[in-house]
Amino acid sequence: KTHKFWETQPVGQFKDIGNTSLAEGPIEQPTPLSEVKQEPYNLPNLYEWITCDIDSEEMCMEVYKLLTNNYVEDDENMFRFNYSKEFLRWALRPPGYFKSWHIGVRVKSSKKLVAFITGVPARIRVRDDIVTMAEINFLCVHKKLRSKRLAPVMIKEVTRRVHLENIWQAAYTAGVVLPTPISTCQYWHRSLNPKKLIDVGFSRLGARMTMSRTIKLYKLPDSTVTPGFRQMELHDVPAVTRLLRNYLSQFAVAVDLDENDVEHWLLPTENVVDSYLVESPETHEITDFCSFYTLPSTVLGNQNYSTLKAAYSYYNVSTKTPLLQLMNDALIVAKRKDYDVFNALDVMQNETFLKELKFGPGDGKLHYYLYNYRLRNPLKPAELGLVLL
Ligand SMILES: CCCCCCCCCCCCCC(=O)CSCCNC(=O)CCNC(=O)[C@H](O)C(C)(C)COP(=O)(O)OP(=O)(O)OC[C@H]1O[C@@H](n2cnc3c(N)ncnc32)[C@H](O)[C@@H]1OP(=O)(O)O
Ligand SMILES: CCOC(=O)c1cnc2ccc(OC)cc2c1SCCC#N
Repeated sequence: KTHKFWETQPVGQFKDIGNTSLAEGPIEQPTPLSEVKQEPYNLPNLYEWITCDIDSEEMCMEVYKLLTNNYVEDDENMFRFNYSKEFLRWALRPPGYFKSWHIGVRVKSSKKLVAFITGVPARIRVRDDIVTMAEINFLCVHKKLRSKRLAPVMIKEVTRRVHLENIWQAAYTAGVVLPTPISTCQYWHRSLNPKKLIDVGFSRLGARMTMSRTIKLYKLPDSTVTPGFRQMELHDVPAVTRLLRNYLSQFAVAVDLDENDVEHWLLPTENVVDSYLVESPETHEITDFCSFYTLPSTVLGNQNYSTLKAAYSYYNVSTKTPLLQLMNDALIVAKRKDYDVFNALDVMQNETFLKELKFGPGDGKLHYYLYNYRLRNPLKPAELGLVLL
């Protein structure tokens, strides 16, 4: 497969795989800001750039509708991600964010939003190197404008705007294989509402299994089992930050979170992110942490259901409570909050609990990428301490 666009980009190239003479680290050096292209890239004549003010209810609604109808679907077109407006505001406005990195393309005549791409700043540690990067996400071209090479222009434009802020690296994930993944992870799914997952066609009744036997197999207790298990609150931010920074230091690539980041990304936000911790009843020390984010999906082509309520494992730390027990409490909470499925990647230490907690492997892969940063060898998923939304 040729990659006419990606072969022009400072990313690991397939032809370089195994070439251990190439140093790890930035591929290209920063250019002086005066040499960064000052004006936006050219779009085809009918279209114009728009910087999307996600604070504006109207603009946020337009972005929400574009993504709801044109964003990622699974290979069998069973589901399409349905990020909520409050989720988009959370995902796109972390500490230090740039409105200029929320980039839309609209039709000049109708003003219709037809494409979108975003970046948010994040400090990411790669081995011993802490690098401020752009996390790129929500790349979307309207279904009617596909295969017109619009994506490369969107990517060059977000790159240009990131360069203008003197940032030269990026991180992104995709279900498609591009030059060149730094790691390839697997999704795992824990059924919470097996009847619904069978009805929408995601799961099938096991051989020699009745529906009632299947419901019983996935049944969970009504209440959590860990003493001191409670929702995270604002005053927990310093302790959770310490816990997370220490835990994430073991991974080759990981997000570098300070207290401001923790407050934004991990303080519970209704219908967006849930986080729980274990406060020792004796010492009041915060010993463990677990979190998941809420990303519903539209169910495509099913008479009985239109939406799937999915929880996605986010960052989890166990220092006293066994991770297995901590995550089982997360499942119990998710079930109680009426989620249909709890999803997790095999990153960090997740593979230590997946099978035992009755997660099943998905058929989708998630490839992790760095832009303008070479790793000599791909990482195992267990070496990754980074979850992108
Ligand atoms: C220093 C800062 C740097 C910042 C930037 C860093 C890099 C950030 C990179 C972005 C990270 C995004 C992360 C993210 O958002 C999470 S991955 C989700 C991406 N979005 C979707 O899948 C939504 C549904 N699909 C679409 O909207 C379109 O199919 C898209 C827009 C995906 C492609 O539109 P299209 O109409 O189908 O295709 P053309 O316009 O004709 O263009 C074809 C070219 O695009 C390459 N392509 C296809 N899918 C890609 C993908 N997911 N990443 C990167 N490249 C992708 C493809 O390989 C080909 O290049 P090649 O010929 O070289 O192979
Ligand atoms: C029931 C298990 O599958 C999903 O939860 C799900 C939901 N919506 C999607 C929308 C687009 C999509 O495109 C890859 C996949 C899904 C998936 S499976 C991969 C995500 C996870 N875990």
